[in-house]
Amino acid sequence: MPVADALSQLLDSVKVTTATEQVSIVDALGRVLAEDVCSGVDVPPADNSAMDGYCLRFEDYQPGQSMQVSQRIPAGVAPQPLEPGTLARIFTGAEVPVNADTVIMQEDVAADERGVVINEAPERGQHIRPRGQDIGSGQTILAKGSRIRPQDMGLLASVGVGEVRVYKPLRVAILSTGDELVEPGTPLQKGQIYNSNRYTLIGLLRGLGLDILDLGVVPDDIGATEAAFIRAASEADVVLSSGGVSVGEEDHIKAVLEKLGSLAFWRLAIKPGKPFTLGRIMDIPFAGLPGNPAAVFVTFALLCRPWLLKMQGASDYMPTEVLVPAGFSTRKPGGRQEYLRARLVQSEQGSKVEIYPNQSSGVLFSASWGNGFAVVPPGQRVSEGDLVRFLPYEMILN
Ligand SMILES: Nc1nc2c(c(=O)[nH]1)N[C@H]1C(S)=C(S)[C@@H](COP(=O)(O)OP(=O)(O)OC[C@H]3O[C@@H](n4cnc5c(N)ncnc54)[C@H](O)[C@@H]3O)O[C@H]1N2
Ligand code: MOO
Repeated sequence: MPVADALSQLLDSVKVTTATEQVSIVDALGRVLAEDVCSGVDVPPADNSAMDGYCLRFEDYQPGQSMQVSQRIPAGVAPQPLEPGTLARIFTGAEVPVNADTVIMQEDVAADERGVVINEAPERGQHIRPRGQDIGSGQTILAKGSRIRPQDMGLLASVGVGEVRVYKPLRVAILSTGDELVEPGTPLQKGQIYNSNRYTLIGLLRGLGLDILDLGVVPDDIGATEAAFIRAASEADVVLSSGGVSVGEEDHIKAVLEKLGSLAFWRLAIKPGKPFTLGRIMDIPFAGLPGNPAAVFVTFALLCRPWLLKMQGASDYMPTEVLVPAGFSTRKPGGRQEYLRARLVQSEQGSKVEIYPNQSSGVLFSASWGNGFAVVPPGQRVSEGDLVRFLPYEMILN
């Protein structure tokens, strides 16, 4: 199955979460809005000065004529209406008084014995930030489904909103299958390797702001897999596993899935990650990621991330690629869409994409070395200088 078809099937299968909660904007980073947020105020709430200087009514300006300063308006003070024919001393952010419509920078005036002389002819309305120029009252500032970013936290605060309604984070169960796995911090016995997928998945899920139910390592045993699946599906909203989805006798995921739920698809034209498996355990959505560490990283980023974000209520979950000249060539076209671990580098001649020399799906270092994926569609070859699709990690790690 082509990657695009798998992705549509994954996304079509999604039932968006409904549970919501009210959180302070301080805790809203990365959360998905469960309703539109409208502003109840104008920002700024009144015309204010963009400069430190003097304000006046434009008609009162006479070249070379000295004007009296009738009031002083610092930011935070409610001004009096401006006396006709006079200036008011005003500071950046201070409210422009009634009758004034123009601000002069203090650099453009000189003091004399009677007051202040304007040396530069002003334009009507200059250096005034009009009421509502940023946001108007009633305007939707953030739509339902937005994932809140730092600037959105500031934007919410700017209209006086201190709390927002967001979806409760999905609880995602993760399990690592494999008798060979041991945890970092313990010495390795013969035949063992360290469990890395567990930590890659924890990091990826945290990046998306999801809750994790970490069920640790499940031995390559059908009974143990079944028990772990039952617990995962009873306690979580989604279940992810790594390993055990290939064709060996020790790969039990598919059999248990078919017993406890259903298999939607298995085997995609993606490299790495061919045996990626989608299904349901007791009606809970399940994705079985292949055991190879680079395949976990790629299939999570490309398939699980949009799937989980859509489930979480987010409206923008598809990453954007860029086209960049290749600084590498590939030998023969493949039958699967390939996600080469790559990095975008800047040189005198412009930017280009390099790839890590060993693209084996067991080489996790390739993912840490780089800063994105170079995407090569099935049946295509890349020659140095060709434009290739590049997917920066920034697009997929949160
Ligand atoms: N005869 C065939 N063999 C394989 C095929 C195939 O089509 N025919 N596909 C290969 C591909 S492609 C992949 S990908 C792997 C996927 O296999 P599994 O998902 O069943 O994964 P495992 O066999 O359990 O493990 C694969 C590999 O990854 C290591 N691993 C597993 N879990 C972890 C972990 N948590 N941390 C670190 N490393 C892990 C494991 O030791 C194996 O080396 O199947 C190919 N075989
Ligand atoms: O497709 Mo597998 O994921 O080569 O390693």
